[in-house]
Amino acid sequence: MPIATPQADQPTSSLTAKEVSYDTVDGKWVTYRAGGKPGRRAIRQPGEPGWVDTFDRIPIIDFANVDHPDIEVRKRLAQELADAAENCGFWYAANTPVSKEFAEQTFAALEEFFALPLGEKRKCSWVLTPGCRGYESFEEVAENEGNKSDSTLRESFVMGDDLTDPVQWQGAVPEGVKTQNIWPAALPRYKQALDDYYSKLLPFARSILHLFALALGLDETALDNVHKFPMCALRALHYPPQEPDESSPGFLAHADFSSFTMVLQGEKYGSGLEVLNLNGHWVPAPAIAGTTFTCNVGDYLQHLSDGRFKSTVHRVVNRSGLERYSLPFFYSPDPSAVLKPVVDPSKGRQTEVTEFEDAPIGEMFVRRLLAGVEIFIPDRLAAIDTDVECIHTWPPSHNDDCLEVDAFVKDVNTSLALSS
Ligand SMILES: O=C(O)CCC(=O)C(=O)O
Ligand SMILES: [Fe+2]
Repeated sequence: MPIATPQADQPTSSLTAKEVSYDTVDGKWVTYRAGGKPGRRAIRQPGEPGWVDTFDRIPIIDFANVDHPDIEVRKRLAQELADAAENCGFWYAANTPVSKEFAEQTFAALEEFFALPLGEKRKCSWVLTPGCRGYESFEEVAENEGNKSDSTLRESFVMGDDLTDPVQWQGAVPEGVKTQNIWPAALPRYKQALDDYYSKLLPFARSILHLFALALGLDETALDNVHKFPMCALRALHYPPQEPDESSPGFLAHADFSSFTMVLQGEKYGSGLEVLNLNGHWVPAPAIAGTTFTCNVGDYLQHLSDGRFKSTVHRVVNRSGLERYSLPFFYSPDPSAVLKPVVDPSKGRQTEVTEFEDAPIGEMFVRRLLAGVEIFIPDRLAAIDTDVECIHTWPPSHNDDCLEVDAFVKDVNTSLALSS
C-alpha cells in the first residue's frame, strides 16, 4: 500500500509512560467502545507474540479528481481510498471543496459560539432535542462519561439533518416529523456558518460514497439507495489544553457509527487526535499543512463492506497546551435503511450478522448516541416524549432494558418517499 507521510519526521507510535494512563488496563490492554459495546485490545511491543504488521501513519489522499469526468481516473482514486480504508481505516483528504478562508471563517464561528456565556449556550442544550442535537457542556461530558473530577475536557455542539429546516428541505414537512436542531438565539451567524459548511460537505460526501461503491467493484451509485436523505451531523468541538495530571482523554477511545467521518482540524489549534493500530499503539493524526480533512470509516460502511473497510478506534488527548477546536462531519445511511453487506460471491460472507440487518438503523441511532451516558436524565426523557423509564446503557449491555426511541428522526419511510 502506498503510504504518504504526513510529516517527514513523524515518529512511529510508541507508548510513553503518560500514554498508558489513558484507556488502559494494567498497561496491557487498550479499552474502548465500538459498535455500542466495550472492547479491548492487547498492547504489544515489537517481537512479542501477536505483534502484527499494521499502520504507523495515516495516508494522505488527493481528492482533486473526485468528480473527474473519466471513470478510470475515479476508479484509480477509489483504489487508493480502498487501500487506506482497508489497512488503516483513516486517511487525510487533501484538495477538498473547503478552502483555507472558508475553514478559517467556520472556525471563527466555532470560537465565537464556545466563548458565549454558559447560560446562553445552555439555552440550546442537547437535552431539549429528540436526537441529541445542541450544546453539551464540560460538566455534562464529564458526568456522562463517568469522570467524577471537575475536568473541562471537552464541550460540543451538534447539528445535522433536519427536514423541518427550509435550508435543507424545501418540500412539505411530513406529519409527525420533529424539528431536530436547536440554535443559539444570541448568535444567528453561527447557524449560517454551520449551515454553509454542512451544505458544502454534503455533495462532497456523496462523491466519496461513489468512490467507495467503485472500490467495492460496484456501480458507483450502488450505495445511494441507502443514503437518500442520510443521517448526517456536524459536531463542533472545543477541547481546552488538558491538565498534565488529568487521567481521562478529551474524547474516550471509540469507533464512529457513521458510514464515514470527515474531521476538519485547524493547524493553529492543539492536536490530539490519535488512532489505534492493531498492536494497541496510538498513532498521532494531527492537523497537517493546508486544508485537509482527517477521515475515517465508521461502523455502517464497515458493515456494508462485509468488514473489508475498517471502522478504526480513535480518541483525543489534547496535551498540546493550546485550545483545540475541531469539526467532524458524520455521513450515515438513511434512518430507514436496513443494511446488508455487499458480499464477494467467490468468498461468501466474512462477517457475523449484526443488528443493522434486523431493523432500520434509525431505530437504534439515538440509543447508540447515548451509549456512553451513565446517568438518568429526567429532562431529556421528558423531551424524548416516550414511555421509557431509564437511560443506562454502557456498561452493561445497551440492548436489554433501555429505551425504544420512537421514530427519533422521522417516519422511517419518509426519506425514501421524499427522495425517490
Ligand atoms: O475532535 C476530533 O478530532 C475527533 C472527534 C471524534 O472522534 C468524534 O466526534 O467522533
Ligand atoms: Fe470519532
